Amino acid sequence: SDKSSVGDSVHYKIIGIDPGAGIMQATDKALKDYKLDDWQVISGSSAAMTAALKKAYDKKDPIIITGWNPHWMFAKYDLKYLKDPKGVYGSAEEIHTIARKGLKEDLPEAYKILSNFKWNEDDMGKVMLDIQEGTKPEDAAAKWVKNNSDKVAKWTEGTKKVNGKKIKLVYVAWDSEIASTNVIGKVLEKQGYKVSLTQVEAGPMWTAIADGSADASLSAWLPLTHKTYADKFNGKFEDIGTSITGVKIGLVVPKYMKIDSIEDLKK
Ligand SMILES: C[SH](C)CC(=O)O
Repeated sequence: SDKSSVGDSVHYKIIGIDPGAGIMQATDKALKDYKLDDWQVISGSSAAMTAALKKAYDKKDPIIITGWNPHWMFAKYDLKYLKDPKGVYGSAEEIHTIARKGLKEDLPEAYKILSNFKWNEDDMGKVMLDIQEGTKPEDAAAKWVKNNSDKVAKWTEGTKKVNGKKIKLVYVAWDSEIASTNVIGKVLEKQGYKVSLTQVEAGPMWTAIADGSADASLSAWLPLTHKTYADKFNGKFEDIGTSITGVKIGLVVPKYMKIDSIEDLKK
């Protein structure tokens, strides 16, 4: 049946993203737990993964990727998550804001704004889609901030302006975090901070917060996706807020593929 050929049809390869991402660790575990011995997950980057998706989708070729919500690809393509009966990818996850120890004392206004930051999949989707269609991240962020001054006012409520204090945010180049980090960067700039946004891999992101070389990050996926990092740096960072809930990671395929579960990948 065509199910047995699904491995052949994608050369037993799952197209992943940066090697340090939690979804890559989860996929390594999935290959073991579902006994997908002949399969491998190809690491690269989020951008390379979406380029491979476009190439396959335009030709209606089979492809299996590591996917997550929120992501613009679900607005652009007809995609579905493969069922995960063993629960390797967890259920609803949240994106947390983490800060270095001492941020509250050093930059109290920024600390308050960062811990107040909260938005939803629709908000983030608008920024991600603008960026995907070619707008520079900082311009897409500025546009969203301008169009959503009511939401921004809730985040900055009760905070005073600052004059030129420096703040360093680290993030990982996942479309969701490019959007959130640029939006918060704009908000902090309007507050008077001199903001630097530094793009790093997931491991160095957690390390920078733990060693205090960066001030905060909006890229912490918890409780499961980044559990290994949160455990490794337990006590060395502060979890100061949840910016979005009900997010999700898993294996994603175009709906034109007949498979529905990770179990279907077995020979
Ligand atoms: C790819 S998700 C945005 C986060 C992660 O898997 O580490």
